[in-house]
Amino acid sequence: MPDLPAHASPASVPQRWSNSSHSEQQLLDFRLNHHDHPPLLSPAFTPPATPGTGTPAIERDAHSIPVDTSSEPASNLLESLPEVNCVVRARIPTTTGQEMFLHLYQNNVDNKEHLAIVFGNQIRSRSLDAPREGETEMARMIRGAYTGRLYPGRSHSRVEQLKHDTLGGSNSSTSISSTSRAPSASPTASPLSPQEPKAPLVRIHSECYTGETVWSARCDCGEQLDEAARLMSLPSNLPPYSSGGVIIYLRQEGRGIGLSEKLKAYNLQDLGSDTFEANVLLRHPADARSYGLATSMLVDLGLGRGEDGQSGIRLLTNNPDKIRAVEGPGREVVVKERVAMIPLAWKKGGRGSEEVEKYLSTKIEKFKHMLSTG
Ligand SMILES: Nc1nc2c(ncn2[C@@H]2O[C@H](COP(=O)(O)OP(=O)(O)OP(=O)(O)O)[C@@H](O)[C@H]2O)c(=O)[nH]1
Repeated sequence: MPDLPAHASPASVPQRWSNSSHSEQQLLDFRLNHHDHPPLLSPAFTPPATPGTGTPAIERDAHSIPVDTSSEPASNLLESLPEVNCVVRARIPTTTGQEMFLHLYQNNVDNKEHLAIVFGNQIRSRSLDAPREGETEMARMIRGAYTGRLYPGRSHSRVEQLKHDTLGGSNSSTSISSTSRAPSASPTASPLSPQEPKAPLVRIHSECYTGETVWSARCDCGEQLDEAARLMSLPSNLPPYSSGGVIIYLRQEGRGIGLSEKLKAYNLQDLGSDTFEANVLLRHPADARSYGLATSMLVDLGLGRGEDGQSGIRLLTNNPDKIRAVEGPGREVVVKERVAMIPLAWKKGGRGSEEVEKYLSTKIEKFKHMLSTG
C-alpha cells in the first residue's frame, strides 16, 4: 500500500491549520516568527464532537458513558482495513497474580510488531487458531494456538485432549469451548453475578517508552496502562468489568513521531512550548497516529461488529478522536460505551507534577480530551 505512514493508517494529508482557532494560529505564528522556522505543514487536530461522549465528572470515573457514533461520517480513515496476522501468543503470569495472554501481530502495512494483551479466556485470535497445512501439534502449541493450558507432556493443541485428561476419557457434555467467538456471544459471568456480562473492555494504547519504562512524570501513559490492566483483571463476578478485555498496544511512540523526535519535543517543552506546539515546531502533526491496525486486531480477536450487529466494546479513553477511528471505515467494530480514564494526579492522595499538569491541560484545551478540570 503506497503512501501509508509507518504505523498503518489513513494517510495523513498535510495541510495548513485550517481548523485551528484564531488564538492558536496567532500563538504559532508568533512562535514561528520568533524561531525563524520555515512555514509549517501540519494537519489540524480537530476531534469530532462524538455524540454521547460528554465530559464525565471525576466521581463517576468508573462509569461507562453510552456512545452513539452512527451518525458520524468516517472521515480520514482508510477505505479498507489493513491485514493482520497473529503469529504467536504466550501466557504471561503477572506480578499482580493475574494472568494475561500476549499476542504478537504482523501486518501488511508496516514492519512493526504490534501487540494485543488479552485478559480472560474467552477472547481468541482467529488468525492464530486457523489451521495451517502440514503443521504438527507441537508446532501449534509452540506458537500458542492451543486451548486451555500447556503442561509438561501435553501432546495435542486442541480441546479433545483436555477433555480426555480432565474427564478420564469419558464422553461428557461438559463444554470446553474451542471456538474463537467474541465474549459477548459466550458470556463469562460467574454464577455469583446476577447481571448480564458487559461488553468487553478495550484500551487502545500507544507506545510511550518514557512513561512506561523510565518512570517519566511528563505524561500519564504509564499509569493508564496500569489502570487498564487493573480494570481488565477484576474478578468476573464484579460488575461492570466482567467480560475480560484487551489492551491493543500500538507501536506509535510519541503520538506517531517516534522516540527521537519526542525527546526533541521534550527539550522544546522545557524551553516553553506545550506538547502540541512542540510537535508542530518540529514540523510534525500534533498527533500523527491512526487506528486502522487496532480495528483489524479487534476484528481478528472476535470483537468485531458480528453478524447480529449487536456486539460491541467498551473503550477506555478520554480521546474523542479514537472512538470513531477505532470503529473503522465500515464500522467493523462498534464502540457502545466509553469508560473515562481519570489521571492519578487528580485522585485523592495522587502525586502530580508540574509537567503532568501541563500535559493534561494541553490535552484538554488543545486535543479536546474529555476530562473535567472541575
Ligand atoms: N509527541 C509527543 N508525544 C507524547 C508526549 N507525551 C506523551 N506522548 C505520547 O502520547 C501517546 C499517548 O497519547 P495521549 O495523548 O497521552 O493519550 P491518548 O492515547 O490520545 O488518549 P487516551 O486514550 O485518553 O489515553 C504515546 O504515544 C506517548 O508516547 C509528548 O510530550 N510529545
